[in-house]
Amino acid sequence: MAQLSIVSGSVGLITLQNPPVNALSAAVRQGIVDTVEKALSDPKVKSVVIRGQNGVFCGGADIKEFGTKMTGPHLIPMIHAIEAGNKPMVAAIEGSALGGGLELALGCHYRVAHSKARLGLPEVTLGLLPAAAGSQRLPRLIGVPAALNLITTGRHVTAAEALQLGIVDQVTDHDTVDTAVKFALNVAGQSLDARRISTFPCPRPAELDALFEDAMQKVRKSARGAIAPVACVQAVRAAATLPYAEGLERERELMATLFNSGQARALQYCFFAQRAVGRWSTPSGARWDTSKPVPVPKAAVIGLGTMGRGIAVALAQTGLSVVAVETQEKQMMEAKQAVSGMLERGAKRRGVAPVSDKISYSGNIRAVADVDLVIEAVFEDMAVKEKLFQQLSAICKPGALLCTNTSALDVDHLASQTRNPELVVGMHFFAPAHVMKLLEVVYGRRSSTQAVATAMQLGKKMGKVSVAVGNCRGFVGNRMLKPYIEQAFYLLEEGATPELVDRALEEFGFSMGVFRMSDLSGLDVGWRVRKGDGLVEPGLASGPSARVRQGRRYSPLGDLLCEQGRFGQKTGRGWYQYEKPGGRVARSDPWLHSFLEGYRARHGLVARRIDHEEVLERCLYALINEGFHILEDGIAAGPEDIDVIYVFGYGWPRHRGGPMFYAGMVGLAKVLERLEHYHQAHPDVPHLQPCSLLRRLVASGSPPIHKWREVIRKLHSHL
Ligand SMILES: CCCCCCCC(=O)CC(=O)SCCNC(=O)CCNC(=O)[C@H](O)C(C)(C)COP(=O)(O)OP(=O)(O)OC[C@H]1O[C@@H](n2cnc3c(N)ncnc32)[C@H](O)[C@@H]1OP(=O)(O)O
Ligand SMILES: NC(=O)C1=CN([C@@H]2O[C@H](COP(=O)(O)OP(=O)(O)OC[C@H]3O[C@@H](n4cnc5c(N)ncnc54)[C@H](O)[C@@H]3O)[C@@H](O)[C@H]2O)C=CC1
Repeated sequence: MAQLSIVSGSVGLITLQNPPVNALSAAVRQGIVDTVEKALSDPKVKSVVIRGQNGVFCGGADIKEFGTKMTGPHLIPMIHAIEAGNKPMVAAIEGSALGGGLELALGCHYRVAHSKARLGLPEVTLGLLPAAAGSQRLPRLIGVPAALNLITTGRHVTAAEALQLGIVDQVTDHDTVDTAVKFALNVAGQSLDARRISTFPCPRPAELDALFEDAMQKVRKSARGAIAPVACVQAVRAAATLPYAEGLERERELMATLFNSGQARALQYCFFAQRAVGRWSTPSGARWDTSKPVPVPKAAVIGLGTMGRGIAVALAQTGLSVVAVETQEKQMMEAKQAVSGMLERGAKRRGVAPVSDKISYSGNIRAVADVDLVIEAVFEDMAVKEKLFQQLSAICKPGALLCTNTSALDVDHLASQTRNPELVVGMHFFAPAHVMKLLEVVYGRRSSTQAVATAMQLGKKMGKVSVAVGNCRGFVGNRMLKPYIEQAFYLLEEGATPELVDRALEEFGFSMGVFRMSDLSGLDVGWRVRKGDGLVEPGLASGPSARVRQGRRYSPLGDLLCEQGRFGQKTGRGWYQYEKPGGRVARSDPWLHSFLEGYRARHGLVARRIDHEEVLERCLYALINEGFHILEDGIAAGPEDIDVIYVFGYGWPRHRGGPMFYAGMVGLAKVLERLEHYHQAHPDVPHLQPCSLLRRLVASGSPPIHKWREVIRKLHSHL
């Protein structure tokens, strides 16, 4: 899996061969060991170039091997043999040099990169650290602060930045291998004493302790409980304070802890899950590899409120011509200003010119007549949307796709308002739509293969992680959110405070607890939905019936807050208080605490002590249980789809893999047992009744997550 040829008379050209990214599998490592040995012992070879096949240098260690019994040569001695060799070794970097790939290049004496190449040590994003001496060589090459930044964030740098940092010696716009071969010819025979990075002293910045303390504080704050960033800081500290060999030993120890951790497994699962959702299929037989999307050069967005503005920006930044329609004059004015601000800031961040000319505004729906695809983001009101779909069906050109950004409404019903229901799909973005990476593409009963494929392709072009899901109330993400929020309300009734619940969830790793999140998105949103569902009954002051609706336990707490005008951040009061309407810093609100006490007293509820464990079990297991129902109903194709939705759309901590992966880590039998326990204690809460798929999985011996689909398939074939 690595080949040696001789070019230009005296240059040994080693080519890594493991498509698509030349990952360092056991066979590739063996190939490198063999070809390096051959090149070093061949008198004809005076210098060596290492490159990767098909325009990619190397995507790093083969992540698929991590879960298996690893065989073959180890990376560290392999890279040391390259560095210690007495012939100049030049890495010719095209495409990517990531992780072990960059560590291999750092073992070479010189690095030549193509201008479009990307380099980085992304191990931290997989729950690891650069343990093939990357954490020890990089600080020696580029200094401690720059190495800390790269290693703790895992960010990829461009060739230009790599040159500026001193990671590469030359950048070319021409053929990288030709350039590297010329480079190798030039340096043949020169002394390599000053080129072996492991022999460099590590530059010791002044205020070393303060620098590392600061770095540690920063990563602890942003890591939300992830252990790899902390280990990365410790490894770089070893580089700065210990001789190379001892630093390497420290790197090995830290890696050993990380390598077998649940977090590393979770993060590596996320890496593959993110790619797996791209290979979507629907029950109607549509598939990612057989369905042909149609091109979408021009799109329209209807309704320029919170969501429409972000969607218009995201489409324009993707290069589409956008027609933006809004009927309220005041909203239109505000939207134009907000959109141009977003475009300017985005352009500044990306170092390109703003694309304001891509968007044309109109107050008239007829302006969408010639677009290829429409995304409506008008009020979440079925009557308003029904009317709009009837209009669109009459106005749009034949074949135009009609998409809805509804958070929960029935896509099939909207499709039934049109002449061509096969052209209707859901494109459910997340706020703010130009930033959030998730897109749920909702296929209806009659959505055509082409319509689903086109929405998925457009999402990908927009840089979104697109997940195809079936049509049901709330689709995947919001459907699972309901029991989660419901449990949080019940916990307040039983004695918890918003602070306690949020602290438990934030310590678990969520970026925001459920109450802070509700305050941010607005309590009135859920209130309106509950009103629409006939659940809100103002005036029911006390007694057990006040907390029962439609035969189930119901908590009117959220409704009571809304009746007081407490809509969250926007009104300066919600589950917390804010310094002013629109303020962002949540502070405990004594009013809320006495309101809760009064509420409990009125309803005869006795507050009890609730600990973090109960908060996590009640909120998370109820959410996970709904995830099993979603799998059972065939709304999500597999657990990976659900996990990707939660990691990218709902702030689920990536190092815990997503809710379904987490259930597997906790143990399905334990999740089942706890749900049974809580359901017994709260028989009037149907969401706590364990799903039959969960029971089935436990009965089948709790198979690993990649085997769940087999159990689900069997279940569906029996139906
Ligand atoms: C005690 C033990 C000691 C062990 C010491 C190990 C020390 C180490 O140093 C550890 C490491 O290297 S960890 C690996 C670090 N590398 C990375 O994180 C890069 C991951 N890959 C990428 O970012 C993109 O694929 C990339 C930018 C490269 C390409 O992006 P594209 O968008 O072009 O393509 P993708 O769709 O992402 O990928 C194409 C197919 O390749 C698979 N793949 C990518 N990188 C892989 C990798 N490193 N290992 C295994 N498979 C990998 C990817 O899954 C996809 O496969 P399919 O979905 O089946 O097509
Ligand atoms: N706000 C959020 O976080 C999310 C909302 N959604 C969904 O996106 C949709 C829009 O939500 P928001 O942007 O929050 O609402 P919003 O209330 O901020 O904006 C709706 C806009 O649509 C305009 N509008 C109403 N009827 C119209 C019509 N017939 N033609 C043109 N414009 C019309 C209104 O004037 C308003 O500017 C809803 O379906 C909502 O459920 C989806 C994901 C997240």
